[in-house]
Amino acid sequence: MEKKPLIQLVDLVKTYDNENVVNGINLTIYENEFVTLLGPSGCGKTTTLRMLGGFVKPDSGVIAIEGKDFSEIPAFARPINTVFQRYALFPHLNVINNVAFGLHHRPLSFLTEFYKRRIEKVSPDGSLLKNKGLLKKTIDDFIMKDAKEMLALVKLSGYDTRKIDQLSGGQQQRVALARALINRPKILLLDEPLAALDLKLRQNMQYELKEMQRNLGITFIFVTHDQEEAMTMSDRIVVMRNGNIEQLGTPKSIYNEPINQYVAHFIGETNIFDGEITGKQEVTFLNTKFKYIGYENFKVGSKVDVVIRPEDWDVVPAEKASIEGQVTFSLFKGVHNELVVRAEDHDILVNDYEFFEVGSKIGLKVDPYEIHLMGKENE
Ligand SMILES: Nc1ncnc2c1ncn2[C@@H]1O[C@H](COP(=O)(O)OP(=O)(O)OP(=O)(O)O)[C@@H](O)[C@H]1O
Repeated sequence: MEKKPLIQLVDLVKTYDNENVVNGINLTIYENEFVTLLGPSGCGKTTTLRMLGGFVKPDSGVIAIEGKDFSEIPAFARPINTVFQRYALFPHLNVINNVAFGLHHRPLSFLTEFYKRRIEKVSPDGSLLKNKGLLKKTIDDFIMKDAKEMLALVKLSGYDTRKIDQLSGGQQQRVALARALINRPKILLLDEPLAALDLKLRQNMQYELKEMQRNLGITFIFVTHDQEEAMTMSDRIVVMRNGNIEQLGTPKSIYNEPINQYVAHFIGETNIFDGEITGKQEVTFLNTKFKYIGYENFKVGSKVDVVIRPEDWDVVPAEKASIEGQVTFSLFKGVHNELVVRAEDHDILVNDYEFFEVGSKIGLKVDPYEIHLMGKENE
């Protein structure tokens, strides 16, 4: 199925105090995509999201949705809802009224259009439209029915009359989600919505959010500085740096083929060594020649950064090893063991299923496919 572009950001710029915090971003997001803006604090993720939501006005550039320019259109008139880190629920309202609040406060003309099809269904001859009192009551019933449905969707059925302060952080976050989803937005923006939750709950919510997004067919744009969160949920990740897009791709491509040290470090623990191309499909690092297989076209003599993920090292007997070293740190982590191996004056991070005592001498090997090279000029 061909992907349809939903959102286009074109040369988007935001300046604060003469500094471009968003520096001319170009980005296309497709229908039903889960896209994450990932980067350290201050890189411009939230500002980008706020411009998209209509809460911050760009200095220049275009925000188009389904091909229409929305740059000047106010937040409430965009087909977008936002879930913030601080959920901003109304403490004086119970759960169901929090969910229904947004729709309850829309004018009748808006709601008549919003529920057009359902009104036609209950009143095919249009008579309901002429009885304002009954129309209002019917729409109120629709809203409450939808609110209940949304609570079921976020697994809070039966919590209708609970007060907000009688809910856990995770439950409050679910109410915030339900409150956004009842508006049937095409696009849901989520600004670090899981940051306040503890690890276990956060991981559960990650799976649930992803599932919800898939089932509802809504485009989710998620902001986080947590790379693991980005990896778990996203169809594509936008790695940002100083107001620019540093790299854009699937979690797998960003993890396996980072374009430079910034991305490689940001996307999880890794080894980066200085290397030099010393032959056809041969790279030398750690004073050792390694075969590599890659599409990159580096000339012999080129200096490169060599990336090897800790899990891509194999611990092997000395006669099969490319390099030998001594374990200087060893941590049992349940599924695997984290080792630091000192070899050729470098510390090599290695993850292995087997446990080795500090002081053990071990051999290491790496599959030529697992060696990823980055040009130094990308820095
Ligand atoms: N209203 C504002 N006035 C002045 N500077 C601002 C304003 N909003 C954001 N900034 C600055 O713009 C830069 C980018 O901020 P932004 O919130 O987009 O970053 P971020 O990547 O989302 O970071 P975080 O994860 O900390 O929210 C920061 O240096 C911030 O201080």
